[in-house]
Amino acid sequence: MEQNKPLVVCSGLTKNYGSFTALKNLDLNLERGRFIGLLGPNGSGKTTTIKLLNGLLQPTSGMITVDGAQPGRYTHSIVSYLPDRAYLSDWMKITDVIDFFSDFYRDFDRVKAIEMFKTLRISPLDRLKTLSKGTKEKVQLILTMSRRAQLYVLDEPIAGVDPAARDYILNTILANYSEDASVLLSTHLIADIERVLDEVVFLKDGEMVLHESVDTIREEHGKSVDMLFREVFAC
Ligand SMILES: Nc1ncnc2c1ncn2[C@@H]1O[C@H](COP(=O)(O)OP(=O)(O)OP(=O)(O)O)[C@@H](O)[C@H]1O
Repeated sequence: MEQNKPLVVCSGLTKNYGSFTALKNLDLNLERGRFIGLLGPNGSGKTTTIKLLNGLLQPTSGMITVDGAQPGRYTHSIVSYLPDRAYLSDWMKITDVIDFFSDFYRDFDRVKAIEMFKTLRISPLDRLKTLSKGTKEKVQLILTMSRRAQLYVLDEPIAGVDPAARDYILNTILANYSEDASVLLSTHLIADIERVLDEVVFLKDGEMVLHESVDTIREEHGKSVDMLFREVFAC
């Protein structure tokens, strides 16, 4: 771990899908110990950025590193990633997914995961296919947050869950990452997550239009992040 260097470095990061540019020349450093909101309207490039970070897509040009390494085996061992859609097989029981994560990730804290399932009254014997959409999302989030990772990358983690559960989930996220780890979270539900954010990145049509600390937004713009977002992205 290179403590003094930024955790994530994007330099001239660009992704084209055919002739369409989804991400343009992104220069962005993310530090350790920060809770970062990756915010932007539909189609602004959030998932593309997250997939590049996880090595699911290759940059067209430019580069991205996490703890000094390009996405690959090492970064997978330090980045805990929650995709924007279900990825676990429906036939699995909660006990199966816990075993799966224990086998797959050395940093997976089984005891912590079991404790969180208990708090949310999700039985270890439940099969995923019998759970509601929101409960499945909670299951995936618990698994993701039960790793002792350096970076948690959460793509729309709260969209499908009710407002009361959102609070539990945010508190779970806050309580479960260590001081020198960071969280990068994409969402449209800015008002719901604003209280936990340290800084925000606004993407618009594949370009970064703002990277600012939430304190600065409040002090210099005299606005909440939600208000600023509505202004910047007014239709
Ligand atoms: N595989 C693909 N082929 C072609 N175009 C794509 C592909 N994936 C994404 N795009 C386009 O790239 C742009 C950025 O998509 P991306 O999924 O990164 O946006 P997003 O900000 O995550 O959106 P949302 O908030 O709706 O999830 C969109 O215009 C999308 O249609």
